[in-house]
Amino acid sequence: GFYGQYGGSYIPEILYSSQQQILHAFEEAKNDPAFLTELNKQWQQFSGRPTPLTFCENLTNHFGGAQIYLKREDLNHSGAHKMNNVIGQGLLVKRMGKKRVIAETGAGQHGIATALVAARLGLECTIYMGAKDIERQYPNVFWMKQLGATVVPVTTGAQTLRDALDEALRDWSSSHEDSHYLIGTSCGCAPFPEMVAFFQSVIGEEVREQSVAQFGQFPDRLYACVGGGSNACGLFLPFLDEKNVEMVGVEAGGKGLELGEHSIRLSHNLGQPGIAQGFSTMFLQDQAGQLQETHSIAAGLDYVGVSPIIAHLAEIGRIKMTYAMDDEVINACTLLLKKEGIIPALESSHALAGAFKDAPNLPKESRIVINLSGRGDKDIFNVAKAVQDE
Ligand SMILES: Cc1ncc(COP(=O)(O)O)c(/C=N/[C@H](C(=O)O)[C@@H](O)C(C)C)c1O
Repeated sequence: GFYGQYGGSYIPEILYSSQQQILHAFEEAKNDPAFLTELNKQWQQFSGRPTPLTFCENLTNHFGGAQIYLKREDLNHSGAHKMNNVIGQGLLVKRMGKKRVIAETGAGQHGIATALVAARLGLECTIYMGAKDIERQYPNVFWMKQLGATVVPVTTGAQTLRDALDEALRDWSSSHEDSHYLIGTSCGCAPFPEMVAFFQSVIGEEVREQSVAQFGQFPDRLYACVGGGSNACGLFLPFLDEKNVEMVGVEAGGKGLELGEHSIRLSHNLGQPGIAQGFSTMFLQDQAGQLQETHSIAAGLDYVGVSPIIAHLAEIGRIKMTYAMDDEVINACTLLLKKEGIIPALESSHALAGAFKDAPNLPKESRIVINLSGRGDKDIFNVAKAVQDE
């Protein structure tokens, strides 16, 4: 489970047997036609796949450059790409005969997706969420509780995603016999990064077919925001061998480049290699190697680590990493609203901001696909505050 120097399994001895169980269950399932049939059936009938590839004519004319397409992961059930991974891992939990799932969440999208699937599959569900995130993403929290999930507020540290992830891991250490830790992004010890990327890859597989069907060839460039890295893995990995398809990952530039003001792990050499939370990757850390606080207007990007798969692909230059500042994100969000009648999540608005910077300078005959990882309903209060502040 290594991607260049990143990845691996740095976990306490007590979790080793559960990790091996997941590893073997995943290896068997991904080669079992019956599992894949059930997975595709749930993706279609429960989540509503395939999601559309939407051409944005007004935005294309507005920028006067590349033709702009959106991959509509906002149209999944629960309103984000998180559902792709949760359905996959949920079916794996049934296959392993476990009865309970644990999850961490920041933006609440992974949390609500987990609660929805737990209800549908008859699994007990505990969600760990930073108290600060519970406040700023309360719409999702309300439904998690209505769905029967136990939402545990995390009040340690900065009370955001990293602290929730630590608490979820603590729970799993003592409940791993009957509980599965349903991680929400392509981070953590092996096989989580590969497994989450595998389930999310349905995004890029669909774009391969849709781009040829809609404009006769693969896109010239792909954009995705990068929090933990799962929606980026999902869009990018099916195109990895297509050398003419460029890939741009957009991180959260927050309020500025001082430590604590942003969540930029890979651009600008702001992150350093480190080992934490079960894996090795690029983390934001101080000189002593302590993990640092992060900031983003988008809770889903407010995370100190990043997928080892993305860290490796960025290091070898296959993915170009950039970042978008909070104010650029709000502008991109409101431009999509006004020009195309689509409400993007603040996380996805980072990918929009990154693409909108490039679009005017790209040839008119080029085509870009932006991963619209989620819808903006959860962000009502944050957007309202931001536009008032302008
Ligand atoms: C709509 C939306 N878009 C992008 C992301 C970033 O997660 P990745 O795709 O794994 O980089 C997120 C991340 N959301 C997670 C959550 O809902 O809990 C996040 O906070 C953590 C699981 C990392 C998201 O909700």
